[in-house]
Amino acid sequence: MNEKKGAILILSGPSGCGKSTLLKEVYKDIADYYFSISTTTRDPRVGEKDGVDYFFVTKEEFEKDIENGDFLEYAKVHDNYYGTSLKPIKKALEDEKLVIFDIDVQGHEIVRKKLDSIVTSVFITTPSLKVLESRLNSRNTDSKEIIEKRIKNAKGEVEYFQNYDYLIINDNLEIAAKQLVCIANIARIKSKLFDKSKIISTWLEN
Ligand SMILES: Nc1ncnc2c1ncn2[C@@H]1O[C@H](COP(=O)(O)OP(=O)(O)OP(=O)(O)O)[C@@H](O)[C@H]1O
Ligand SMILES: Nc1nc2c(ncn2[C@@H]2O[C@H](COP(=O)(O)O)[C@@H](O)[C@H]2O)c(=O)[nH]1
Repeated sequence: MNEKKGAILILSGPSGCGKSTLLKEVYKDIADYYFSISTTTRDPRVGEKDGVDYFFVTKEEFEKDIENGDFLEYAKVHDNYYGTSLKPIKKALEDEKLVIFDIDVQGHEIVRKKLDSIVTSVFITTPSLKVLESRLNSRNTDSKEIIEKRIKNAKGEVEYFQNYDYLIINDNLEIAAKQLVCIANIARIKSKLFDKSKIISTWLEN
């Protein structure tokens, strides 16, 4: 993959910390991005759409994709497979997009190793484990057993925050969203992904 084009922004954090909520909040303030839609073997939640939230596949289909070398990265998370298909990411990077990933700590390590020079990463968490628990419960999308598993896994996942470039404590959504927009801008600047002539002409005109 050509490392010179495009930029990557990776968001990770325990289930229920608010990654999807934050992303929905900031899309309007981020230019020219491409959100990486992952493939997963987990069952869709109520309201989730195939090809929008995830590509939902069977375990057999996922394992075939692994064999074919279709993934940039993949991992087993909370007992299901999740992976990022290589092809759309390659295209988005060639188109000089800011490619946004919502992936777990294992995926972050793999992408970091493969594409370090264009990666900016942010770990997102809640102010406490209790808040995480309460968000997972009030989201009302998962069974008691699944929530328990995710809380158990969260305790291990938070240990990885030091491997990330930035940390956002998602307490007040508005403040956390502003922090994420700043980090997205930094990701662009780091990879020189901005339209220099447009920035200068806007500056001159205003
Ligand atoms: N700052 C916040 N204050 C209060 N509630 C929040 C905040 N951010 C997110 N939430 C709520 O917390 C719940 C979990 O958020 P969300 O689904 O975005 O988490 P996630 O990190 O994407 O989880 P997963 O990894 O399981 O997909 C949702 O019900 C959401 O509305
Ligand atoms: N390594 C990867 N992790 C991924 C990918 N897509 C999502 N995820 C992570 O999985 C968990 C659980 O997600 P959920 O939607 O079931 O709640 C979460 O931490 C995501 O960040 C991927 O392609 N690769």
